[in-house]
Amino acid sequence: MSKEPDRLFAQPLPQVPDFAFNEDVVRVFPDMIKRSVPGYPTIVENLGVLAAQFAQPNSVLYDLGSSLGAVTQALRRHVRTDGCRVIAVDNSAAMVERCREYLNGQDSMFQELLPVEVVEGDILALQFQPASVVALNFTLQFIAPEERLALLGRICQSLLPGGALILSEKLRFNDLEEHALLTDLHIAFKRANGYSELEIAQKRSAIENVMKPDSLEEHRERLLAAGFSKVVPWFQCLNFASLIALP
Ligand SMILES: C[S@@+](CC[C@H](N)C(=O)[O-])C[C@H]1O[C@@H](n2cnc3c(N)ncnc32)[C@H](O)[C@@H]1O
Ligand SMILES: O=C(O)C(=O)C[C@]1(C(=O)O)C=C[C@@H](O)C=C1
Repeated sequence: MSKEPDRLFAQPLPQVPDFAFNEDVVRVFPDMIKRSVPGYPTIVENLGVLAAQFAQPNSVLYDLGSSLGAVTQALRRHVRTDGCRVIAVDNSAAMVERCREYLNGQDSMFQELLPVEVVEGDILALQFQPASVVALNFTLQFIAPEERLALLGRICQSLLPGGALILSEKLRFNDLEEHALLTDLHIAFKRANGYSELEIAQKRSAIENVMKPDSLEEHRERLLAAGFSKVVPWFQCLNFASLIALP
């Protein structure tokens, strides 16, 4: 994995462009996401532990919006169920290329790993195969809000009995005081991880048009409307959370 530090927003930019998962972001992504998302390493590792409980023999495990494959690698560390394979999907060519390099490196060292197919494509256009685990780890927030319900409906339809969707997202809060407090604490988290006020402000304007977080209540209602029978939050750190949704 690249160890390059994230300094993408360290210098004043005349105009801050909309955030995109391009080559520049790919180079610093492991550092960026760890220093920006409270609880990210815990979520990723335990996503593997949870997935091992839901994985069904001879089924597909999806990593949707896989970026550099952190979730895929956690699935490989924890899932031991016979005949499972991972399909990792991302629509950023730069992410997919680097993800394939990392995974090919692993494949050449370890023979017992779950097979992985990395697909460059739009998850909104995916024909889902019967799956036991679907991970959307900080991906749904980048999908246009009007597309989210239909996508979750297709995921629910594809899930096998005993399977699960694991959905991690940044949250917004309907209570304005709660929203302001957790936003301030998230900024303090970024500051403590070495980001300057300028970096924090420029990153915020870069993501505000492309990343639209929902509240926990909106997630729960939409998941139920999409056909899921049960929604169980299993992790929250500040304004970032992860949920299990059962078909
Ligand atoms: C915040 S990153 C996900 C992080 C990753 N899951 C992890 O845990 O390290 C969001 C990813 O979703 C991808 N993405 C956004 N919209 C997508 C779409 N419609 N289809 C496929 N991938 C998409 C982006 O290219 C990006 O790599
Ligand atoms: O909320 C923020 O400030 C973030 O930087 C969040 C977030 C995310 O949740 O995906 C946004 C973009 C980067 O991929 C890493 C982190």
